[in-house]
Amino acid sequence: MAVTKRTSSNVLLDTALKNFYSAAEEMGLEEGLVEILSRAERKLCVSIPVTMDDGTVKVFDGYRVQYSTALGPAKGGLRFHPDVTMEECEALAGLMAWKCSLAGIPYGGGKGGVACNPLELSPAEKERITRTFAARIEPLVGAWTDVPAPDVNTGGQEMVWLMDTISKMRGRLEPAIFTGKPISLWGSKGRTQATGRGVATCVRELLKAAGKDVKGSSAIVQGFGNVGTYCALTLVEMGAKVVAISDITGGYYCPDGLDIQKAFEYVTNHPKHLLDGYAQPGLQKMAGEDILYLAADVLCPCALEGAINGKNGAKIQAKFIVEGANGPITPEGDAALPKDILVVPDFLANSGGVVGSYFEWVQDLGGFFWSEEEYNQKLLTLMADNFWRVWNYAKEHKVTMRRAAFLVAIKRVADAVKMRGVFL
Ligand SMILES: NC(=O)C1=CN([C@@H]2O[C@H](COP(=O)(O)OP(=O)(O)OC[C@H]3O[C@@H](n4cnc5c(N)ncnc54)[C@H](OP(=O)(O)O)[C@@H]3O)[C@@H](O)[C@H]2O)C=CC1
Ligand SMILES: O=C(O)CCC(=O)C(=O)O
Repeated sequence: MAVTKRTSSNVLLDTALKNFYSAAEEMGLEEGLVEILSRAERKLCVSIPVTMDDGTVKVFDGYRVQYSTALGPAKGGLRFHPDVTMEECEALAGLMAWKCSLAGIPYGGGKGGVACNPLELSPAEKERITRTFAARIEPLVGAWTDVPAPDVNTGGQEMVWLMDTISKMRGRLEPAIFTGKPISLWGSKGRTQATGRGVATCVRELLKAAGKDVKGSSAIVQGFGNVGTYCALTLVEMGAKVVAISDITGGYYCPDGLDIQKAFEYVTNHPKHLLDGYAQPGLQKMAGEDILYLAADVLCPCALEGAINGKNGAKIQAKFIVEGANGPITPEGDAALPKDILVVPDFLANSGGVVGSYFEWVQDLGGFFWSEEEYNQKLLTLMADNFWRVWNYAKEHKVTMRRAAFLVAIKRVADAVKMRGVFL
């Protein structure tokens, strides 16, 4: 009996399914396992009624998807964005399952979010949305069941509101349910920077693998939020020149290298954390998308999914792409890229975030906290080791790094399902 393949009108979910089925076919995965692993274990849709500052009531849609818990508690971020849908959460939750598996950490995959536009919300409205969302997903979350974290437009403050709401509902402090918390409230030194540092580590190792040095190389970083800023700052620390950055306000290009520390301070102090109005000598302002087509050694798309697609893939000039965002290249984009471009896939390149979250969870469960040096040393060693594991597998099996990462990741989850038995 042949597997009936699922498809979706949501591009991200359809891509995730296609990637999964094609890797599963190549590795000869049993049909039953293909059926199990092509579906999320649990999907929760909630409505979030909120009194806005003007006294009106608005109802927002929220989601949490647990794609797999075969290897451990579901793990993955919560996104606040107008485009959040159940399908997007399912795709990203699946990606988390493969990411955690590939990283070798004891987690399954989850993802969630609220369809809202944070740029249009006051802090008080954001707090009410977050707390009501927490109350509505309360039956799912727990240190040993499902551990959410920050994603697009969420960070330490949202994690504290979530933790506080669940703790009050349960009548005890529950710090290990959410990661990405501030250091003062059971967070970990290093977690905020972890994803970007991990992306930059992959850039360094990739250049090494190609016989080049990160020192003196040039990079483009799309997206100047959590992942993009710390990726750019770390690349500069490593001696690279970041020639272009962008956010929703546009692209900022300086062929001699941007002052990333200055740009970082600028967005930190900007009321909406935007680059809008940023200036430095030699800076050229351009459309945000246009920075993708500049010449540089490495391009790090660290914004949102689908940035590189069938329409613009052929225009990329960088020699290497390291995917900081989740799903920044569509399959059509992959096919349109000039043939000699090497790509480090998202669920390897940005796994520093969830590995960093794992370290925070371990510290919360133990109630004993590490120094930043210890955290970074463990994180960056693991990132470099994982990079080389996938690089070597890809060379040995003559496949792309994306395919290699899928093959390794799916096998670990499939083995866990087989050993635990299918009737979980
Ligand atoms: N945070 C984490 O630990 C992890 C995040 N990721 C992934 O990384 C990506 C970024 O997440 P994160 O940094 O946390 O999110 P943030 O919300 O902190 O930042 C997103 C950034 O992307 C920018 N952006 C959005 N749309 C565009 C666009 N069209 N062109 C250029 N820039 C754009 C935003 O601009 P603006 O600020 O102007 O809106 C912002 O600078 C997402 O795909 C996320 O899933 C993956 C692993 C872990
Ligand atoms: O830190 C985490 O738990 C997950 C981060 C995340 O959502 C991601 O890696 O995409």
